[in-house]
Amino acid sequence: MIKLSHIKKVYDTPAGPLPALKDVSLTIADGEIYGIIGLSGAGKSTLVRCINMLERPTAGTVEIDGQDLTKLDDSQLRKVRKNIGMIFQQFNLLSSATVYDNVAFPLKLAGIDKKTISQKVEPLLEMVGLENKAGQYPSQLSGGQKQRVGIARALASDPKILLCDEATSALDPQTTQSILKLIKDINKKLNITVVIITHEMQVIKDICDKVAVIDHGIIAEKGTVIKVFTEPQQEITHDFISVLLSDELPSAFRNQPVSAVPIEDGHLLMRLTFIGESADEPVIMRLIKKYDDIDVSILFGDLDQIQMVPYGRMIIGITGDTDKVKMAEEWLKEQDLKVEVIGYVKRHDIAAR
Ligand SMILES: Nc1ncnc2c1ncn2[C@@H]1O[C@H](COP(=O)(O)OP(=O)(O)OP(=O)(O)O)[C@@H](O)[C@H]1O
Repeated sequence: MIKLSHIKKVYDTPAGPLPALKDVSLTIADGEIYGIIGLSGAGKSTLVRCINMLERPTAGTVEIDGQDLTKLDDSQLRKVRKNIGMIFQQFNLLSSATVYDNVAFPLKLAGIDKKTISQKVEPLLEMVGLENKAGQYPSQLSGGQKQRVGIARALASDPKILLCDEATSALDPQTTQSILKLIKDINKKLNITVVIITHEMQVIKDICDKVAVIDHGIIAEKGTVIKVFTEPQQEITHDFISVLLSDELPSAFRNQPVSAVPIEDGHLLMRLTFIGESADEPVIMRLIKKYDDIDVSILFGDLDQIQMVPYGRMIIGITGDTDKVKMAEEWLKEQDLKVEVIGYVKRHDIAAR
């Protein structure tokens, strides 16, 4: 388990002290894939570098399996760091060394003999799908292949923890997917705890179990990905999520005044979110059957999955007798789904008359 308690990190800069982390506490369980998301400058890199003590926190403790790393001297830290692999956005490979030698590098440094090194490196290259590239140099590889070398090198010392510092930020979306899949496979196969820092919610959504949102050096929000995704509490979390979710009103209603009370020819617009089992429930069908004198239009619909949990979103518009529309709204709120009332809005074409 990784336990960060009340971490502070203040950098000394020519302009004066710069507090990059202000009282950050985080617990990451063994085998978890934990995402840390934040804007540029929020403190993500500083935080992840505090986990392996590449940055020493100004205050607070960093415990790994109960051992407080802030109490260790440099030689003790070197030993502990063997349990923590790290991969980087820019891969950090040795350009003059082959793929094989890059992966073997930490083992050579540790004084391990050639035969043992080859027994270790060959299966690792196979695991990352580079068994045919052992003799090539980094300049001959694609970005995704370079990151595969980085991953194999990070795994060479059998770490229990893998830290990923914007590991996919330099890659195209398709390559990102394949690297994330590799990281997930490694997490499952080797039961390695993975900490991923990113500024992309898609990365969090694709592979993380839990997420912490970091903002100006503090944890703004944290929890399971499904919970944070479906019930974001902070504006910044909303912003990250909205990049992925089309949250705009359908064009027929966009930029129209929204009324909290019924208006003539107004549609009651609602955002519905279905999570888990309820995503398969024909709630709209039941609504239409129950209130057959209202009109329900589905203006937007999307079905997705987060961590294998079905997750559906819909925007509907209801028109009809004011009381009946109100009753339908109340009925929907009693169902097993999240209902967000947008308000009463006229379609453009009706409003223009
Ligand atoms: N070595 C350093 N010396 C001085 N200030 C630093 C140092 N490293 C980071 N900072 C400052 O600390 C703050 C947090 O930086 P950090 O790199 O941790 O953020 P980040 O969220 O990883 O951002 P990015 O995504 O841009 O890398 C920033 O204001 C940054 O300028």
